[in-house]
Amino acid sequence: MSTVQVEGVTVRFGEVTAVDDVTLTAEPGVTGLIGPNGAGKTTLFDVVSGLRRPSAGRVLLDGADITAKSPHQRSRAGVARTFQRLEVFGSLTVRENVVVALESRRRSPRLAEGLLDRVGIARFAANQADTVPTGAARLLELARALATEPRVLLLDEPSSGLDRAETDAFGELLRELSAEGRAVVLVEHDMDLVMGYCDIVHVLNLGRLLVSGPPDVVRAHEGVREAYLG
Ligand SMILES: Nc1ncnc2c1ncn2[C@@H]1O[C@H](COP(=O)(O)OP(=O)(O)OP(=O)(O)O)[C@@H](O)[C@H]1O
Repeated sequence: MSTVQVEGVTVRFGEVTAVDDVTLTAEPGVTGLIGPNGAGKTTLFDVVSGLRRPSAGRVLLDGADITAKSPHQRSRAGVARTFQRLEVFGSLTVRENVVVALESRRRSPRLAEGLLDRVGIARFAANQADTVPTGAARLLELARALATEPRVLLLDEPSSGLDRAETDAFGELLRELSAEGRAVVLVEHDMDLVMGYCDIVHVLNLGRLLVSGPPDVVRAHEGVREAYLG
């Protein structure tokens, strides 16, 4: 069972405060991180995955301070991430992409089929990765992340490119993955996915945490509507 805590994190880019004194926790389960464009969601993911040092504050994994750890060390500790912009190896097949991730952890290439099956893209296994539909490429990123046996999964807009039925299947998969004790954190614009499948939702606006709570509490929050409607 894994927990990520962000404590008093601030990130400044010159005059811009992208993340402003944010404290939140992602426990085993599905956690949504939402907010209008520019709210600071991706920057916060960068801080948790180690791509960006915060100007202030700390990140804890199961109570241990990992703020000074590199992205590589965090990945070894069980923090996996997918990106808004796809990062698969386009010239390799879908299966080979997963094999590379497995081999980076000295795991058997034979595990690739099971992972592709789990995320629902086994039929694309032999296809070159840059020829598959965007939705399948996103699921491939998830399979690659799962190949590293993560305890924490940070997913940046994973549902874009998926149709409604695929998005629902994806939501069910997120539930399964979290039921195995993982903290799954989702930056997502698809409100049906967020409200339908997250246990807890954190709303950021202009770098600040506006509200945290179960989907029905967040949906009813006056400030959330204002932030979204401008
Ligand atoms: N490398 C950077 N240099 C300067 N400003 C940045 C940088 N990265 C992000 N910002 C600024 O920080 C703020 C937060 O950006 P961020 O990308 O984290 O928001 P977001 O919530 O992920 O938005 P979106 O939903 O559009 O992806 C924005 O004002 C953005 O312009």
